[in-house]
This record gives sequence, structure tokens and C-alpha cells, in this order.
Amino acid sequence: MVDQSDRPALLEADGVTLAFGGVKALTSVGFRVAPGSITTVIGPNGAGKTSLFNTISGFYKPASGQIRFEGRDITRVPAPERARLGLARSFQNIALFRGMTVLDNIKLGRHAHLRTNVLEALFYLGRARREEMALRADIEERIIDFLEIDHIRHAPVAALSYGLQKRVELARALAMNPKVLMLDEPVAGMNREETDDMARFILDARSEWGLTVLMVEHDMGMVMDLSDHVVVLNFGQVIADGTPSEVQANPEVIKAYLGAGDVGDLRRRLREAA
Ligand SMILES: Nc1ncnc2c1ncn2[C@@H]1O[C@H](COP(=O)(O)OP(=O)(O)OP(=O)(O)O)[C@@H](O)[C@H]1O
Repeated sequence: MVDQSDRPALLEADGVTLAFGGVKALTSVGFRVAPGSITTVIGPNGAGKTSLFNTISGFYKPASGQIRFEGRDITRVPAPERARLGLARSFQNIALFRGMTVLDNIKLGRHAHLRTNVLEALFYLGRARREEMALRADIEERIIDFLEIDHIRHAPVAALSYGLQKRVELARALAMNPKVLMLDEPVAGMNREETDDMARFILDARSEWGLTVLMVEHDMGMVMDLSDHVVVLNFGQVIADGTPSEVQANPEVIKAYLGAGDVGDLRRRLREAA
């Protein structure tokens, strides 16, 4: 279990407010992600989880507040630059190129880091060629082996099961060599076996690469098993923030899920997770 309190945060949201026209998606949201932790954002549908993720990864600009990464204010830093700084994310709905192979999809993740200029890349010369070879070796040796997808590296993504596609998305995020791995509902739509596999890969990826993980997830069993720290959003505000057991016992959290009609499901999943 990673303690949030006694170390400087790696990633921090502070007073983040975001609105879409008249709809306030986030109101003064603040929380901290400790280095090496698995921090999970939960909340009923429409609570603002995806909006928060998009604000942290740079797709949305907040009306006010700050996002800080390694102590630096990155609120106005564009999304691709944040990726280069070390924030990599996956998407709730798989965002892979379905006609391309697994390997080509994964390589796209790493291209954010290549420093080859356009002309060199065009003629595939010098540094471009060396970078390409180093890239291939790195991807093939580390990520493909690690995620046990060697047998499908040349398969088109469209031919894969849903669970394997989600694994390829994780591979592409890992190929960005991130410091913080941001996973938007990594097990949504998965069966139990696929969920257990993904949970294992997330835990192992953290220890293998010393990653910090920030995740949005609805599967309470997974949330309670994996998380060091849980942040609960409701109607765009943080209503609880603590360890899984602190959050489970918080009356505000129970009420939020009760309001959303989810409490039976929440209790059942919490029981399953216990
Ligand atoms: N692009 C948008 N334009 C207008 N309103 C939006 C937009 N994106 C989100 N919202 C609104 O902002 C609020 C928060 O939505 P958000 O998708 O962030 O919630 P969520 O917690 O991720 O929900 P879910 O669990 O269903 O994915 C909702 O009221 C939603 O309708």
C-alpha cells in the first residue's frame, strides 16, 4: 500500500473547474497522486470522471484551477507535450486503428518520442533507421513479451477479441514509456477472466516499470483490490478521498450510489471484493 500523505505528489489537481455551456462538469476538484501509487477515480454515471481525465491529459482546458505534474503547472501545456512529459492514457472506448496490426498500433505510441526530422524519416536514413530499430527491439522485447501478445503481433486488431484489444491499448500506452499510466475503464465490458488478467498486468506493469497509475473504473472488485487510493466524484465534486476501506465506509459515498440507484450493485460488488 502506497501512502499518499508523506511524499510530494507526482500529479496533482487543484481547484479544477470545468463547464460545458451551462453544465458544470467539475467544480473545484482537487486530489493528489503519490508516486508509485494506484489511484482510482470512481463515481456514479455523469459524475465527471471522464471530464477530469480529459482535463488531466490536456484534451480539455479548465475554466480555473491547476494541474501539476512533478511540481510543474501543466494546465496550459498541450496534450501531445503532456504525453512527452510522461502522461500516457488509454481510452474508455478502444481507440486503436482496427485495420493495422498489433505491432503497428503499439509503435504509434512510441512515435511521440522519436526525434527524427521529417526529411530523415522520409528517406529512412541515419538516425531514423537506428531509432526505428531500437524502437522495434524495445517494443518487441519488453512490452509484447510482458503482455503475452507475441502470438498476435502481426494480426490485425479487428480480428482480436475485445479483451485482447484492450491489452493492445495498454501496450500502446506502455510504449510511450510513461511515468503516469492513465487508464480509462480498463476492464469495461470484460468477462471475469479478462478482468483478472488485466488487473494482473496493471499490477505487474507498475512494479516492472516503476509506474504510477491513475485509473477510472466502475468494477468495484477491481477498484478495491488494486487501488492504494480512491477519489470519489459526485456531480463534479470530490465527496470522498482515501484508502479503499475508508471510502467504502463513507456515508456520503453510499448516499451518492444510492441516489444513482446503484447501491445494491455497489454493496454486492464490495462484498465480492472483500
Ligand atoms: N462534451 C460535452 N459536452 C457537454 N456536456 C458534457 C460533455 N462531456 C461531459 N458532459 C457533461 O458533464 C458531466 C460529466 O460527464 P462525464 O462524462 O465526465 O461523467 P462520467 O463520470 O465520466 O460519466 P460515465 O461514468 O457515464 O462515463 C455530465 O453532466 C455530462 O453530461
